[in-house]
Amino acid sequence: MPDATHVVAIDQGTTSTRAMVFDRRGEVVAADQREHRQIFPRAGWVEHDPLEIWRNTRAVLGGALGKANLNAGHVAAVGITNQRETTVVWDRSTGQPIHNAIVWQDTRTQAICNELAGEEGPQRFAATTGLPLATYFAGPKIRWILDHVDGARDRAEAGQLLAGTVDTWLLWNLTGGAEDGGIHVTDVTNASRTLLMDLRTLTWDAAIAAEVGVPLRMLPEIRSSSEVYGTITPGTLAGVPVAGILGDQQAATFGQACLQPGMAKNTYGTGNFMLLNTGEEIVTSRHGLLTTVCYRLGEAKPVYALEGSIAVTGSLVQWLRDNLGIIRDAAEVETLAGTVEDNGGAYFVPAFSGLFAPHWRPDARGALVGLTRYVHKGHIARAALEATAFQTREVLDAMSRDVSGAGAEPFLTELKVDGGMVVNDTLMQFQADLLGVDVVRPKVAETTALGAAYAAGLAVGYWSSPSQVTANWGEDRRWSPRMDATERDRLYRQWCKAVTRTLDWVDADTR
Ligand SMILES: Nc1ncnc2c1ncn2[C@@H]1O[C@H](COP(=O)(O)OP(=O)(O)O)[C@@H](O)[C@H]1O
Ligand SMILES: O=P(O)(O)OC[C@H](O)CO
Repeated sequence: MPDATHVVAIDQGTTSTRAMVFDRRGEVVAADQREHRQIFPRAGWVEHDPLEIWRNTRAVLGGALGKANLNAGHVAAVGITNQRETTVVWDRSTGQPIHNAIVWQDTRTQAICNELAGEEGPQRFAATTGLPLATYFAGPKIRWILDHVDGARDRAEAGQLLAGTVDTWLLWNLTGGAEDGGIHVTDVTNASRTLLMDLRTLTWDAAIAAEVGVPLRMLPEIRSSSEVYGTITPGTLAGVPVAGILGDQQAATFGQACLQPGMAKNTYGTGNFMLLNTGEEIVTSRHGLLTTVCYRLGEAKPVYALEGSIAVTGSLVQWLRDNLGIIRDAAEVETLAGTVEDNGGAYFVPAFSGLFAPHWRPDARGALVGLTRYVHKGHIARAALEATAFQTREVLDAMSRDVSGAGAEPFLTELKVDGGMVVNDTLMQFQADLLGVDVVRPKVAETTALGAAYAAGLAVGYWSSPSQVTANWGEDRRWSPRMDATERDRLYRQWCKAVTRTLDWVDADTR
């Protein structure tokens, strides 16, 4: 496309869908965003409506293009980035999902995971997939849908049903869906979150898929993160190639220009996700981190990452707003936390989906501990913000031990951050204090969408080399540690004690 001046990214996140238009310098020209419903049918269950997500995707694409005053002819390529693990199963001939999407935070597959773990334990498939058997991942979610929707398993085995993560669902619809031969493809980063992919061969592992109970024929083809997958058929962007797909945390890693081994970023959204680029090496964690594919550009060798995934960070702020009503919007948590000097002795461990990295304890549930009559809502707001920083410290400690050995100091001299929570100055300062390293926010905070835009733009020659990603990265703000080491250690020690209070909560008959 000779006149193509821009690249568009679709960022389909846990709480909202965004479309962003980028120029060659990697700057945002226009954006549009829509939230979708969070559906909580029971304690521990979280669903999204895949059709609502598809409608919102079309709407924000039209919205962003309109705001930028561009049309399809101006767009060199579209990249997709998405909330990972969230699973959709749909009928290939009607395009209708047979169940709501089961979201990554959902814990309903615990019994399936326990059964699969058997006597070997949750690490049973870890050597192949890089992942522990946990409710977080997509494979057992597909199995649950096939077990619970009437006739689904037979239809899946007969080739009538398709499965995929959200990237796959959107790509299939963008490229024609049921009516026009939608393309059924995923990328290596999303596939590496299913518990079904072999990290070395980058193919589905037939034996594991059979054990988990997922027919191979319903799974998408696994491709690289940066190549032309197909062309958009309906709507505003008809004719434009979709040329990049990355799970959102991998996209943020790419957008933050963490392109060399040893570089890491931490994203603060619904949950928190720290990824460390380990290059071509598949590093196995001994301290509760995941091994995942970071990206693969076309035919190049895949790049891997170690990941510390935290289920609940920004969603705790939403919970204060929606479930307790002590703030009216997310930004107000900072104002409320600012009414107190410190946490007043209160620690909030938001184990709403059990605890993810580095604990992987599905039996944990949330706890607010250290309460006295002194504690008021200001302290609770403060404790909620601190919870994000404490959980990040746990993950960075695990990463430091994996990289440098036991008792290691943080292996990073600074941490690149992004995501919806990094506008919160109180949190960022406390984070730097608690880690003892600088925390750095880039000029383009929309690193997730940017990473997907780069993957797509590189595939079609809009950008010529990943070095342009590095050249475009610029620092916006830096927070340096101010707290003395004794206070840092005291706070963290109390936090670790608070975590122990959440464990062993769920029994077989807990509702
Ligand atoms: N000023 C703020 N302080 C703390 N948390 C915030 C603030 N603004 C937004 N958030 C939190 O950030 C999250 C949204 O971040 P975002 O990166 O858009 O999430 P996602 O990609 O997971 O949908 C929400 O959970 C919200 O509660
Ligand atoms: O949608 P986000 O930004 O909360 O990211 C969710 C993660 O991809 C879940 O693994």
